[in-house]
Amino acid sequence: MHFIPEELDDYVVAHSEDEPALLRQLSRETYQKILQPRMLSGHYQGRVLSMISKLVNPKNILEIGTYTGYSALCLAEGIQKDGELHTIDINEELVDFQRKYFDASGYGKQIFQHLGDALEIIPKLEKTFDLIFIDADKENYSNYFNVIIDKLSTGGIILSDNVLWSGKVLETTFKKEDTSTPALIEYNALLKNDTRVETVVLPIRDGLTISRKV
Ligand SMILES: C[S@@+](CC[C@H](N)C(=O)[O-])C[C@H]1O[C@@H](n2cnc3c(N)ncnc32)[C@H](O)[C@@H]1O
Repeated sequence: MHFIPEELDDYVVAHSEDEPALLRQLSRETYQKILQPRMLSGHYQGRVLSMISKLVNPKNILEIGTYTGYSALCLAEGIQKDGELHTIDINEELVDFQRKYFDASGYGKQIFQHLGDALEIIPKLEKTFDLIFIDADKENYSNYFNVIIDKLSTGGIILSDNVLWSGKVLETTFKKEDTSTPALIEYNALLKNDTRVETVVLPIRDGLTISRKV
């Protein structure tokens, strides 16, 4: 879904940073070989993630939902030299694909892959994070917030993807099988009302929220 006219959207992309060659290759291989390639962050959102990470200059980064590793590599661009990026995904078929690109990127030694359910893995990570990207199953966004908030440093940032869900967050009735839309509506309200964070929703791609821990 385009939140601004497609022509203007193209202009925005054309006047933003180019996509690095390795990420272009990763994206191409994802579209050729992996199911649901539209899940990948992509050129423009990737440059936004990279820019935010460079502004934050985090020591430790946590990502929930690695997929093929595109957003992890964008976030890694801002990490401190001795920092670590921990990224979690439940799909074991993606692990080798991710590692190939992590190692090719120069950030390989700083990136730690975790395989399994994020809600089980996060409590075992004994770290404080300065930047957290939530981009996994929408039904658990509120649960992810509740398990990560005490692991986020003061002044640290949570980025949450797909918070506008193609505009469906405006709906008031849902199909029985649609569990994502009500979960995202609940999550957006949680971020707005929780006094531990200040939050701004950006209408980028499918909606990207920035929340800063006060
Ligand atoms: C939208 S994709 C992530 C895209 C990636 N962040 C990017 O921008 O390239 C969501 C990922 O979350 C993973 N996922 C879904 N449920 C999960 C869970 N409970 N724990 C960990 N990962 C999960 C899926 O396997 C999928 O790879």
